[in-house]
Amino acid sequence: MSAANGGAAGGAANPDILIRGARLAADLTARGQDPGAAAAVDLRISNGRIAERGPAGSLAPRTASDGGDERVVEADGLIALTGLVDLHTHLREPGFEQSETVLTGTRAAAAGGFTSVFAMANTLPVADTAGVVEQIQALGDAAGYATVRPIGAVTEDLAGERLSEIGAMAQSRAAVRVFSDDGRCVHDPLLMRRALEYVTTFDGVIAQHAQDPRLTEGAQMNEGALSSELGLKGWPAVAEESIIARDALLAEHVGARLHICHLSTAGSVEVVRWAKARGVRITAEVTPHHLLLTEELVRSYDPRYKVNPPLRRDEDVRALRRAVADGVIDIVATDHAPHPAESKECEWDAAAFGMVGLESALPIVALALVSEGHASWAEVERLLSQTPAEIGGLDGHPSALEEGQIADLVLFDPRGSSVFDLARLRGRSTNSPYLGMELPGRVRTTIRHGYLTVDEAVPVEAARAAAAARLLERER
Ligand SMILES: NC(=O)N[C@@H](CC(=O)O)C(=O)O
Ligand SMILES: [Zn+2]
Ligand SMILES: [Zn+2]
Repeated sequence: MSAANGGAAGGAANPDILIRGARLAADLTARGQDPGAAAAVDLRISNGRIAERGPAGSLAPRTASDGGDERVVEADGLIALTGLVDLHTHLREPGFEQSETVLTGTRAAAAGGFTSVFAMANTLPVADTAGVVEQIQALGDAAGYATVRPIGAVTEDLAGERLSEIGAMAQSRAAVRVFSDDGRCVHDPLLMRRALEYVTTFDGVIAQHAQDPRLTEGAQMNEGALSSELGLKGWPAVAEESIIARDALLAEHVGARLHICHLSTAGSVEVVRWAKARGVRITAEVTPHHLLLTEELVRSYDPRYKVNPPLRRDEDVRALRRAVADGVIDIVATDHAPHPAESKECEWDAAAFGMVGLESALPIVALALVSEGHASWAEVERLLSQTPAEIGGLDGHPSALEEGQIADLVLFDPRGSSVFDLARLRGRSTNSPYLGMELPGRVRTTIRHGYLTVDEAVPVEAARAAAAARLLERER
């Protein structure tokens, strides 16, 4: 009996997993390439790590008579990516548990193929102290569906007046590395400068929600011909672009790392391109919805399409896709923003801003980027897993699906399409803009730290995820 299976016989360890015949995203480096072009591989997972990797058919399943307790996952036709990492998730707990909890939000994350999420700070109380960020992290550990890394608020209570206890959050057990007032812009340039200076001392990063508040007072949708036609107050592109330009210059001045949340305009792409050419330490994210949907949807006055920043013009969508393709945009992040029915099933003006996005992220990326030839699967792995992990300082994230690495991975089936329906949503809120749409592909299996969180496209029961996580913790 091997050491890896020693506990299995007694039923005390997580079973080993044998994945047979998957294609590695990392091997699919050409855009427009058929996934079948890569050689298929077998992966054996044991004790939270990838124990063996070999050509398809080379790893034999272990039977009970070998002392094995091994789960076989047939992955022919599936693409294996390192577990997805969302740098921008709203988990809503503490304070807004009617919208989402850490447990339901991470279950939605697992359903989408995510193994780690960074939880935004706009909770109640706000995640602006060591106590709150440690609480959020502990809730994530207890749920077991994903690694939860709290994001700390930049300013106390997101009020934009005084810096929060950034140092204490960085030194806490939650080891916060990303700070953001997301939902609000850090508008005061002096506070922004101080925050940027502060995080350089521990290689942290400020994630800015770039929205000039004065230019967007009362705004309801993108500013342009359509907002005039619909009689809704417009949200000009310059409100986003001017803040990005200012903060790029501030980051350059103090030598700090700056990350821009949810870029949404063609002009923002040009500002980031210019900043990168100057050598500014700037990274940028785009959401799946800004890569696919346009302001035309607002004609329906359906609040599912109300989001911050607003859906923009077709030209913007095309510029954002090109910016992903040419590397100006570094990552895709969901900005999963759950809201209860009463905040969404109402008139446009009264509705909350935000869309859920964890469960749909990979199908939308397949549609907007892969099938349009803007990204290879290897690039998708960088956009949704490797680069967000680097930006957020995520320890232990596998750099590749290789022997010895932590087994955080997702198996995605790129074949076929299906109607995205309510059953696909695994969080507490249903404010998805994709309900009823035919979307390509499907997440089949998600494995976190060597145990299944999603099996046959269905998240495992919460109690099972929690028990698997606890077992692994004990083994270590
Ligand atoms: N994106 C949204 O429309 N809403 C987010 C806030 C934010 O990301 O700015 C929320 O917290 O609901
Ligand atoms: Zn935001
Ligand atoms: Zn957000």
